[in-house]
Amino acid sequence: MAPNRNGRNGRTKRNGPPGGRREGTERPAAKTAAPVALREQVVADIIGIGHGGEGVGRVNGFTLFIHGVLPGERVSAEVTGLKKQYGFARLLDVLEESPDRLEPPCPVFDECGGCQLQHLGYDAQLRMKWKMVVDNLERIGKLRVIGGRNAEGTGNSGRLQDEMGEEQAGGRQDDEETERSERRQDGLRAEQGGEQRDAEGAVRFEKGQDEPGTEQSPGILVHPTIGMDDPWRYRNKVQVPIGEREGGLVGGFYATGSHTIVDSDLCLIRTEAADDIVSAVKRIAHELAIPAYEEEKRQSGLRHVIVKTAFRTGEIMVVLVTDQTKLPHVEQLTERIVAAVPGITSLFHNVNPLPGGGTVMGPHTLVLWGRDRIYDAIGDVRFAISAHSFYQVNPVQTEALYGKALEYAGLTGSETVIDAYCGVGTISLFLAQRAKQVYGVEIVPEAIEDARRNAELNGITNAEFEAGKAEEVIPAWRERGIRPDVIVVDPPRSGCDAALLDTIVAMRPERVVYVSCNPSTLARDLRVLEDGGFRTVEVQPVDMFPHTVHVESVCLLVSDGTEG
Ligand SMILES: C[S@@+](CC[C@H](N)C(=O)[O-])C[C@H]1O[C@@H](n2cnc3c(N)ncnc32)[C@H](O)[C@@H]1O
Repeated sequence: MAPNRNGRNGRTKRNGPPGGRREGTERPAAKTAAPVALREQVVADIIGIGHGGEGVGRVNGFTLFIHGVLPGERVSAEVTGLKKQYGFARLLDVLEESPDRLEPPCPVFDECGGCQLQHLGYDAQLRMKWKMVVDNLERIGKLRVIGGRNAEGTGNSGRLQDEMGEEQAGGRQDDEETERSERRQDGLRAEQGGEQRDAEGAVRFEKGQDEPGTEQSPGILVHPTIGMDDPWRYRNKVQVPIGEREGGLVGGFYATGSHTIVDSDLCLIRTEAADDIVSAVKRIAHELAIPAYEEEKRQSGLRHVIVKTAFRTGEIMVVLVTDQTKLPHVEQLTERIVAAVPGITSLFHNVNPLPGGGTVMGPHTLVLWGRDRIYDAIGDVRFAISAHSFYQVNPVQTEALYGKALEYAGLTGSETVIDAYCGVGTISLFLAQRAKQVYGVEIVPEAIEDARRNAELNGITNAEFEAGKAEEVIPAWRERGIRPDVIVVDPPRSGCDAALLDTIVAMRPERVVYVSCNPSTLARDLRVLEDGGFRTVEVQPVDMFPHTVHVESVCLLVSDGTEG
């Protein structure tokens, strides 16, 4: 019997990958000098984890990417694809199991693309994320991490990277390119040596290294990843695609790398209320003969169910997304959903006529029942959340992240702060309580409207917001004579625009606080700022998305005191 993604024959069910995992995908053979052949069964030692959660295996020095395996394991696998310097294999059996391996609690973990790491113990996940951050700082940022490993052992990785990829780690990329580049770099991170923390998780200082901040060698302190006490049911927002199978409606995350819905009424990273709501909507829509949207069949209907829950106030918003303005049986549908969802505050209908799965929501939204927004709070700041508002998905960890950003900003009440990439003003408003003046810039005009409304809601008058590109608006502010003491950046995965980094260097604030959801672009940008006269002092990884491979970091840089 073929093992499942948990690596254990038959212990959890495998429904076969509809749209499937990469391990099962046949890949065309490339001209190769590989010491393995296509379809060969090999024994691989797993030395790391890639950004998609797949294991990085070694067979006679050759790298194979294998899903469902963990560092430290020895596995047998079948080679399914070969490139010049690396390949892909499908797990057959785990021969030597990692002590961190767990039975994933989710019944559809094996097929679902929502989580990648449920088979890895939570403490080990946090250590792995810490290591991802350290590896990137050292390898891409060429930064000296105290307690992290030095750059030896990366030579091999560098060679692999060159042969794997067109993009270099240091290159500037858009989000999609960043994803591709990360895929190619996976082997690199994983090849780097062992853990650098002691049993308590504290950063260990290696012989010959100095403690942080000493005159001889100020290195970067990378703190242990801040994890959750209870890393389940943490998402306050889910967008569940709806489909049709054998006459019934199905809903769940997509399978990895596909648009095949993995139907499930239980998802351990969303709230129990969201579980109940998605099940209720599927049932009620089916009873009313409302079909799911099926693009290939040109069938109109329900596309997505979105559930947003305000953890602090308990308010709940439900959005039904369809492709057409007319929602069949709208009155009965509304009545039944409102009756079935205890605590519901708002029910919306959103129309997204665009084909393809690129965007979930369309521009037009109608209130079917209740208020047009729900309210939540982060720290002392209240936020109004509309159907379209962006809002952080893990509110518990957001408090930890913003708390650290506030600490790194070192505000006393007299500072001018710029918040680049400010979204709906969450960080800006958090900081405004302790600063003289905050300026926020964000590319999405609707988010800026939300930011202004949120400032008003909280009676905050020392925060000003402008819609536009950070790399264009901030230089204009400079022209206007705005001199920030602190600049906070929280860019998308592709990192900061080069022109913005140049402006930061020229403006030379005392401190830069960099919030990042992508350690490789963080490391690239830190190198630019270091070369421009800033010193990276410390980095705090925060686990915003337990059981996935994502890691957020907040980082403090200080000016070295020279002119920009
Ligand atoms: C990671 S989010 C951060 C949002 C916000 N700081 C928060 O914590 O909620 C990145 C934000 O940058 C915005 N963005 C992307 N490119 C931008 C640019 N060139 N200039 C300004 N904002 C941009 C996105 O719309 C998004 O809101």
